[in-house]
Amino acid sequence: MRVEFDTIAAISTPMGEGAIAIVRLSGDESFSIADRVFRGMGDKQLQAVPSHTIHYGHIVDPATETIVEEVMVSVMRGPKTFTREDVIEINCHGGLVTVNRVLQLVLRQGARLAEPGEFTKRAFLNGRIDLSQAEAVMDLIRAKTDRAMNVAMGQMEGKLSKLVKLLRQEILEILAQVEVNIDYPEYDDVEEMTLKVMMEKSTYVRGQIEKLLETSEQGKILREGLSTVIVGRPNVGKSSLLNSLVHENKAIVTDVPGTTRDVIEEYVNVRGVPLRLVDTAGIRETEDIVERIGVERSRKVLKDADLILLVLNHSEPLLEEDRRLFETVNGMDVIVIVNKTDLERVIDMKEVQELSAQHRLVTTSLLKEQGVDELEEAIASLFFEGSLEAGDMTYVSNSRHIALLHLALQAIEEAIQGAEIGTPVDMVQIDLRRTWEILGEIIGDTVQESLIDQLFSQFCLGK
Ligand SMILES: Nc1nc2c(c(=O)[nH]1)N(C=O)[C@@H](CNc1ccc(C(=O)N[C@@H](CCC(=O)O)C(=O)O)cc1)CN2
Ligand SMILES: Nc1nc2c(ncn2[C@@H]2O[C@H](COP(=O)(O)OP(=O)(O)OP(=O)(O)O)[C@@H](O)[C@H]2O)c(=O)[nH]1
Ligand SMILES: [Mg+2]
Repeated sequence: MRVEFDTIAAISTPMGEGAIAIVRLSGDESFSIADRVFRGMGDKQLQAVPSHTIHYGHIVDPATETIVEEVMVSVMRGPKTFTREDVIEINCHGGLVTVNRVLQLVLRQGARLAEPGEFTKRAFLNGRIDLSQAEAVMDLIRAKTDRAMNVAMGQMEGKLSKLVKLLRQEILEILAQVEVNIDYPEYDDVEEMTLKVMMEKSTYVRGQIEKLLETSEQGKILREGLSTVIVGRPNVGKSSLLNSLVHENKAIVTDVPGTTRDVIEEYVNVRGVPLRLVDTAGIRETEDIVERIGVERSRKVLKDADLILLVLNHSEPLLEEDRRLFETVNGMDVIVIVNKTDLERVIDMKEVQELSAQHRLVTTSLLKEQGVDELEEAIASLFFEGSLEAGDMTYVSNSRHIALLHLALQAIEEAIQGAEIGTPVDMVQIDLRRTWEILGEIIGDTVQESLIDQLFSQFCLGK
């Protein structure tokens, strides 16, 4: 089924970037609107060309017939399109001014400016994708690394939806069994049978939801990047470390202590783990911060981090500053890096090992590019224990999905507890139905319209 909508238009490519910019139209009037502003070879009418073809020509202002832009126009007839509606894509030469003029022209011919996410919303409302797939489109745009992208892609292809549908099916089967029980209350073994089915299937559903939730921590990390802060005294090699992990020279490295003055932030992909890597100048000067800003502030910056890379200098003794850093990061996920192993050892490795009892410890010579592999390995294993390599799992990375899964878990647990203590099955049925409804919200089956509007408005314009 396809819902009737007006025709929308938007610039679907980044503003002011790129060599080609696309003005996209979707809706029943797309073709006729396009025909009013498009002048192709001969008298070519876009309404008459075969679907899924592209055509060279010009966009003109129909009032004056002046040429605005030289274009290629893709013509895609619904329902075999992204939105399931008739879609026109006008490929322009980029450049803000002309693209905007093309957009203004189609708006003047009757198209309405699309809201953020409205194309994808239509794909959803017209039944081409479900809600979690639509959200995955949004994640995909934001995906920072290949692996985050794979997770988003997996979701887009409906991995999560498939699993959620399966779980809902299981619940429906329990509910059906309950109905049998209600219809034939006089048979004792039906009651017994119902309880058995109920316990078995509910326990299975609970297990699956728990498993999904276990992946959510990784999912979030994949989406947002692991907030990673590099700390260490001046000149130990913090910026060198950032550069090694990024595999290019982003931060300035010199032998002058205090080189890094601004916070440098980089997204890097370490064996599939996306890091939002922060090379700070502020945290470095622990003593100064204690004096100037106070311990609290420096603690806060560190506390927000998911991972700390604490760098020490192999060729210098451990100083009070180093020890204080260990105290500050106590209880966090820390990898201790003893750098400059190419220089003669001065540092007391025994004390380092004692201080690092709770942490992973690697030695590097960033100058000689030694130890970086071990470090990357340590980062990856710390967060995935190699499990992401399995590849086939469904990761939940969307906070709305996570919240709903928590609610579903609660509901199914109540059902199981009820069954365990001998609550009448028609009472347990209520919790089961609730679980079914909550799971339905994930794929947009039982979701309210206001929520849908809010979700799609988070998209960028033109998507
Ligand atoms: N130029 C352009 N590139 C784009 C998009 C777009 O809208 N325009 N997309 C937008 O995000 C993405 C592609 N997503 C799409 C997904 C489905 C269909 C589509 O037509 N689906 C039909 C099957 C088509 C066929 O069988 O040939 C369908 O599901 O019925 C099109 C684009 C990324 N690249
Ligand atoms: N010998 C040796 N020198 C290194 C090594 N790693 C970094 N260096 C040098 O140490 C100096 C300081 O490196 P940076 O990466 O700028 O250190 P930093 O911790 O960012 O310094 P600040 O930003 O000043 O706090 C530079 O001259 C680097 O080339 C190493 O493994 N061995
Ligand atoms: Mg630096």
